[in-house]
Amino acid sequence: MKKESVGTVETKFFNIEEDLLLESGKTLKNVTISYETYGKLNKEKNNAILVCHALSGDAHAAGWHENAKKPGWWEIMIGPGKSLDSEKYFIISSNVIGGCKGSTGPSSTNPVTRKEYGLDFPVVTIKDMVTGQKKLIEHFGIKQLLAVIGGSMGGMQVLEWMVSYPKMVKKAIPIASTANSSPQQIAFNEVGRQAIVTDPAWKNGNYYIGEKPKNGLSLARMIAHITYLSDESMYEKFGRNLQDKEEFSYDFTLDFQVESYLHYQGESFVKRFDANSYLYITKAIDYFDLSVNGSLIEGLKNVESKVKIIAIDSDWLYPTSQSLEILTALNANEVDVSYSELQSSYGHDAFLLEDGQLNYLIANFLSDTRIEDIMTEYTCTIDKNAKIDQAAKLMMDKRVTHLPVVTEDGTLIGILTAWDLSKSIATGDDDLEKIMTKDVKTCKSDESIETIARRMKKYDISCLPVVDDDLKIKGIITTDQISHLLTKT
Ligand SMILES: CC(=O)SCCNC(=O)CCNC(=O)[C@H](O)C(C)(C)COP(=O)(O)OP(=O)(O)OC[C@H]1O[C@@H](n2cnc3c(N)ncnc32)[C@H](O)[C@@H]1OP(=O)(O)O
Ligand SMILES: N[C@@H](CCO)C(=O)O
Repeated sequence: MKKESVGTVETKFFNIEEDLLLESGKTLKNVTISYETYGKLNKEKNNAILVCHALSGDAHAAGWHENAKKPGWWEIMIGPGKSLDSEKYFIISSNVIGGCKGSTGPSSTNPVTRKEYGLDFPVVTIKDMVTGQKKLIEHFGIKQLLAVIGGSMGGMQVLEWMVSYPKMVKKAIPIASTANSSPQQIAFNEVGRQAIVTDPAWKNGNYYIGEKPKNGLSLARMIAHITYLSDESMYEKFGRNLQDKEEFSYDFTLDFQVESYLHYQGESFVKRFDANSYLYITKAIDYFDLSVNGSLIEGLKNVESKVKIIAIDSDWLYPTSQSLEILTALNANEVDVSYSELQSSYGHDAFLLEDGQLNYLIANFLSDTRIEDIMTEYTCTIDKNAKIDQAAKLMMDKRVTHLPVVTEDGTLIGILTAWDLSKSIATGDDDLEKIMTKDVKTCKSDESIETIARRMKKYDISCLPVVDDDLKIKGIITTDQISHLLTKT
């Protein structure tokens, strides 16, 4: 299918009426959340997907703003024919509280002083960001999100959603993230914050009139940007090549391409980001820790979502080990979880670049149909004491070729097929319990189509009763239903 863009989009604004109680115990008044949506919310309101952005992201995840030179930061993932298909889903992307791209943050106007908050803005956490997002989701009247997805700090928001609002998240996709920031991650963020607060132009956060701490913010970005790349990708991009010169200048101007690149990234970052927001957002990242009494198993015990964890093999900022720790804890809680690793040389920022692998993984996870989605719920069964002619009549009336055989309390004990009926006529045997198949192959409603198709092929059967843990019939699935699904998609 052709992959397209959602086209021209505009950022909208949602004002939270009530005061927001923050994790710190402080409250935030007049909170605004900037957001964008792509696609249409269906009438059941069950096709909504929330996209959560990383450190320097914003609500503009896809499409084009008027006269923009670049599309939204996740244009590779969102749009018709892409995994976050705006023709199937209603995709919502918002700017986090504490940010500087339309949602309330330190550069917003403090309603009390009518000046920018600066450091009067209360420290916010990932949980506070998610609390604000929940108000936006409720504003749309959405009771359960089909999925919540995000990379890096966005992945932290996904995990926070899973823990804080387990019934509101059907599927969760944390990418290149962690359940708690490591000392190394905190260390890098502190160096970045020190670059800002030691910039004389920072003026304790009161710089909104006059010169801004652009040198400090640029340096913070340069340091952080190195962690978003990999040694391999930097060799590929720059090697030891010089920038616009044939030999070393033997001074402290820029010699190497990599130096020039980092300065460029720092300078372009300053044009789009606020230094105080950088302090608040990196602080929220550092504070993030879902473990309870040091146990992540305990911290993730209420998760009800179906989870796809994605990590990046070359990511040394959020190494695969942190994703595997989440996988282990979710498995220990018997959560329906799977794990995939992007093979990429890009490093951490691969979640912004590896469109082929990401679209494949996410499209399959979102469209992954379960038995409960296609099984026939009403199933006619036959009592084990019934006569053969009753079974034959029921099959004719209901136009079925398989009859689960049950006891008085509805427990499955066998299955009677049209073939069994032919055998009973040939042998003259009319005892149902004798001619039925006793070793019944069954399945559960939350199993995947692929698993069931393999089971049916293995045993060469065309129908499986769907049962619960007590062998009570929940429905029935046939090869016809599966082949119809495959031809339909
Ligand atoms: C998910 C989130 O919330 S993140 C949200 C948004 N965040 C960002 O966009 C992060 C900032 N951007 C980036 O990290 C990167 O641009 C990515 C990951 C988005 C894209 O990576 P790439 O396509 O590989 O771009 P790359 O990192 O190489 O940067 C290319 C830029 O560097 C410039 N550049 C490359 N080499 C040099 C050099 N030697 N000297 C100066 N500039 C250079 C290019 O001209 C290009 O400029 P442009 O961005 O104005 O077009
Ligand atoms: N480079 C991205 C990801 C950081 O985790 C950003 O700036 O937000």
